[in-house]
Amino acid sequence: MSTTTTTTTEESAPVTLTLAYDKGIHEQYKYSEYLPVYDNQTHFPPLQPFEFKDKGAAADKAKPNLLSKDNAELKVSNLTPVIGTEIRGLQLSQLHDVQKDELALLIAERGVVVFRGQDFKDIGIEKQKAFGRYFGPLHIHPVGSHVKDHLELHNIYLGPDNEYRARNKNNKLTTVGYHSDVSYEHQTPGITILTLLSVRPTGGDAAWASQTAAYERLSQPIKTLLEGLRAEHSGFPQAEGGRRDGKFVRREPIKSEHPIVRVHPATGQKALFINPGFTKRIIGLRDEESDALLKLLFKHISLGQDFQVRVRWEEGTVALWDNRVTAHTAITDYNVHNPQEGLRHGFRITTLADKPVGVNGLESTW
Ligand SMILES: O=C(O)CCC(=O)C(=O)O
Ligand SMILES: [Fe+2]
Repeated sequence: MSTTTTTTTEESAPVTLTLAYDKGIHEQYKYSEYLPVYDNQTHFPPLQPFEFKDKGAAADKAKPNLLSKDNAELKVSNLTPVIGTEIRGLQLSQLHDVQKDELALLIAERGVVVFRGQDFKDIGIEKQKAFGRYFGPLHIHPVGSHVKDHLELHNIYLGPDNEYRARNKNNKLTTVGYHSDVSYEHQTPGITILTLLSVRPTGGDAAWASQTAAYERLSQPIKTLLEGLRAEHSGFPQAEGGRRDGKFVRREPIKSEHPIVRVHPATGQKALFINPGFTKRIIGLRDEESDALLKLLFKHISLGQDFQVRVRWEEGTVALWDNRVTAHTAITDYNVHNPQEGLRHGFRITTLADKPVGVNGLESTW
């Protein structure tokens, strides 16, 4: 069931919102103000270029402020040798700027950093947005549901009343779909912050793959070939899928041609920057060549358990990852038709970063 309501924002006339959930199911829910709605009216112009300075670029590699020896509560553990760090005993909400800079570098180095026991979900929407904005301008998703009056908070929710995302995968053998968030943008996301407000007793983990390690494993001839190439990333299928499902597309889809090997501005590390979610073809190759090479690389990324990490959500978990050096996937191994088993709901804040730069300064085009 969906109902509609109206709201007034400072700049605009009342807009129609479609509630994407059944009020009856979630009436008692503590985070009901975060439940998904669709603004069916506000249309955004294309994103404009902006100067980006990576917060991690000037940070101290030893991270003496973030990982201070004076913090007796602090527990830092590597989830795998290659990717993923878990931190307990430190509140994201309390970090000062120098600590945030070191965190940006840590996320770039480790791909994903998982903070446990966080009060972040309870600090209020304005502070949550301000935290994200420290790292870069906040992305507004062109299609997805969001939090009422806050389009920058992309909703993470698959329920009986918001099934269109799950339905896209209905005819697939698996729900696993590695991607880098909205990689079709001209200046693609850097850090994404995913906060779950309600977690299930089991099910709904997420996984990340290190694109730095995925690149590193390739043979030198393939590395050299890929370093000279760009690939097309497209937002069109996502927008068309949304329209097909009756969703409002709030910004017209675009494509970008990004270097296949991307150099991270803070670490200088090379990473594969293609993903099965949004990358469509390799520029300059024949169709069969492009298909074969992308198939090889997508298989490599998706099957490389030895450079992946799977994270179980706990009450109070916040995960932060760098989309420039990782691909990630939700793992929808639960029955989205039965919220009685437990609600999985949260929000994503996505910060935009640099226009990708490849090896020898290879630039993105569009
Ligand atoms: O729900 C999840 O675990 C991840 C969903 C996702 O891909 C995202 O938030 O970017
Ligand atoms: Fe994602």
